[in-house]
Amino acid sequence: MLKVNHLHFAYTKEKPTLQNINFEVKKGEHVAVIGESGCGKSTLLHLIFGNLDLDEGEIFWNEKKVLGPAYNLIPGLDDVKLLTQEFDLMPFTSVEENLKKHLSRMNPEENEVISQDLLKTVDLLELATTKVKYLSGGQKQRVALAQALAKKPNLVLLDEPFSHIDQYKKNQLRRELFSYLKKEKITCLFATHDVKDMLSFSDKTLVLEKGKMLDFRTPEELYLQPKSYKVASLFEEVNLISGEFLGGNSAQNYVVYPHEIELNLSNKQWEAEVKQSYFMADRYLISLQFKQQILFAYHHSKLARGKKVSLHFSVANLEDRLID
Ligand SMILES: Nc1ncnc2c1ncn2[C@@H]1O[C@H](COP(=O)(O)OP(=O)(O)OP(=O)(O)O)[C@@H](O)[C@H]1O
Repeated sequence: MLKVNHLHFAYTKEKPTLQNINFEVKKGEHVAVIGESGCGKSTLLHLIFGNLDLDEGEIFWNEKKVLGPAYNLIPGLDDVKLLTQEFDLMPFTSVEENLKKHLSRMNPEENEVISQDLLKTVDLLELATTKVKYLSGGQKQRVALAQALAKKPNLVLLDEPFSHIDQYKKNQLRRELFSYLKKEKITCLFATHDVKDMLSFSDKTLVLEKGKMLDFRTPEELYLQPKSYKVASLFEEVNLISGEFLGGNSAQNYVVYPHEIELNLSNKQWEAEVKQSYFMADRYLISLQFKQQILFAYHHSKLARGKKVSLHFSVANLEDRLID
């Protein structure tokens, strides 16, 4: 189990980088760390690895206290691997050799099995004998991912592991990688900007904002019962609507997702005016002027700018969407 207790850290005295971070991750769980650029995701992973010294608080990995460079000459724990955004690869040797460098020399037959399994996971079997210098950025990132897993760590810390990987490859790679980690019961924390990484592949998600913890729950809980507008807006364009229009408390505001606003072209209960239609492949995202605010709703077809529509709000559990 990973335990992070009351963690505080600052690079400079003027500005705290991370403040009062508390969370626990059980063996084999996958946790996404999400938040805007500069919110402290990479710093948190480096602190957990032991690359930096905490100002306050403690980190425990399986009851062992993680010590920073002030107390530990060689940072890092034996069974923990950190994959940073810079890949440490040998350009003049092959993909396979880069990987085998990280495996023990004692057991060549077992190494062969592990190496093939990992190359399959990151879809590099075809490039196994290619020198790394001939690979694209995304291919190099996949070699680095395989390397990080070579020694079967118990905890992997992945800093934006798909940042160089194109959308086509990313979907398959995510499925393969996270199912490999589950199969091997490897605990994983991964920093990401991409909500799709967190939706389907995290057991829990840690949301950071300007170095503070906004939330730490399952993606379903974050989506269905968001505690703040900020957390709800991680997922998509979201609306904050007064209870006056929803049958709720008129002094309160509620989160309403675009698919929960039906556009009716005849009934005129809550009238709004179409501002713009955005093509979204299987539907259109429609921006609307409603009273003094802009709302977002989905519709199956494009609507002309200036068209008057009426809104029907259909939120299943309004109380779950109440925002303080
Ligand atoms: N070595 C450093 N010295 C001083 N400040 C730093 C250092 N590294 C990062 N910072 C600052 O700390 C804050 C957090 O940076 P960090 O890289 O952890 O954020 P992040 O959420 O990972 O960002 P990104 O998503 O862009 O990678 C930022 O304001 C950054 O400028």
